[in-house]
Amino acid sequence: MSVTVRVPAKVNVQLAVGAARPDGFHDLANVFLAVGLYDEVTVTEADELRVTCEGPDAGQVPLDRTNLAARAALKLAERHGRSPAVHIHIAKDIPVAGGMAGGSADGAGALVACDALWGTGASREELLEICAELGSDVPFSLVGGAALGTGRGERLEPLQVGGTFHWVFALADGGLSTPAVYGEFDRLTAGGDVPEPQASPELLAALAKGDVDALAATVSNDLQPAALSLFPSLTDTLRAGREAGALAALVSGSGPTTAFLVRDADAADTVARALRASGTCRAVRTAAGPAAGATVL
Ligand SMILES: C[C@](O)(CO)[C@H](O)COP(=O)(O)OP(=O)(O)OC[C@H]1O[C@@H](n2ccc(N)nc2=O)[C@H](O)[C@@H]1O
Ligand SMILES: Nc1ncnc2c1ncn2[C@@H]1O[C@H](COP(=O)(O)OP(=O)(O)OP(=O)(O)O)[C@@H](O)[C@H]1O
Repeated sequence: MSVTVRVPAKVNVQLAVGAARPDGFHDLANVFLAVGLYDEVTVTEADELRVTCEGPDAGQVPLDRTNLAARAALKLAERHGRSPAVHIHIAKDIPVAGGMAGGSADGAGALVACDALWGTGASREELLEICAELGSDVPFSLVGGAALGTGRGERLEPLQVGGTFHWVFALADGGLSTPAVYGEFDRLTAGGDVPEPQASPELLAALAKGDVDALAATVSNDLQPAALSLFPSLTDTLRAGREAGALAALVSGSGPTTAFLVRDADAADTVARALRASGTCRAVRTAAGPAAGATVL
């Protein structure tokens, strides 16, 4: 028997970052939007725990027990006193190390899939608790839609979204390490006053109304200066997207994927074509959000 779970990527429409905490993490006001780019995680009974992966970025995905999907299976098995012997196959479409929570998606997907395969019957609360242990972005991969993440991003409050938002994503050549980008944020803000992170009321209203112009005027990412400092050529990609007519252009999460908010699906095609022609990125994808969270197929 097998179970397959589909899990979306995310874009951060607002990422407000506070000062580093004593534990090294940063308090956030993290407005997540799930978008329709998906990984599919399939789990099948097996003699031992193993992970395989297919897709254009598969070569960059660890297949040992450091894989977030394997860690999810191990945590669930341990809590329920059972063997973690399962074959986890990841069909990966979310860019790796791109700031779109691809590894987090696989962690949430494997958790939901193993819960279904093993008949564990874990409550939503327990699944969310395991997700938070796996990583700050993992709970959101489970719930999808749109949500405000506080704490280190793991405490979620669902948000209403009054329409569909269309996006273009430009994938960069190479990745950025999330800890390195937060470290660069610390370096760039050292000695200054880092305010408490707050969600923007105007941005939340724009999401609730489905107002793309208002959302474009309010999107923000406090990690963007750090990502650009470590990956300066992203400035050229952002400029190419803006010149092609994107309503807003920003680094997605910790980068180096860049995200472009556009008016509709036709505009997405136009901006995607211009970005491909610009020679400033490795590949270009379009997707709309909000998208559903981890879903058993
Ligand atoms: C950049 C974002 O993707 C925005 O959604 C997230 O904040 C990162 O979430 P993630 O990849 O799930 O991160 P985690 O696996 O929890 O943490 C990886 C590393 O990122 C840094 N980190 C992460 C989250 C946070 N609120 N503050 C941090 O400083 C820490 O150095 C941590 O060791
Ligand atoms: N299932 C997985 N898929 C991809 N990477 C994984 C996975 N499990 C662990 N990793 C490791 O995590 C690193 C970050 O990959 P990931 O694709 O999650 O980055 P990201 O999308 O930038 O994350 P985030 O947006 O949550 O900060 C990879 O370089 C890889 O070593």
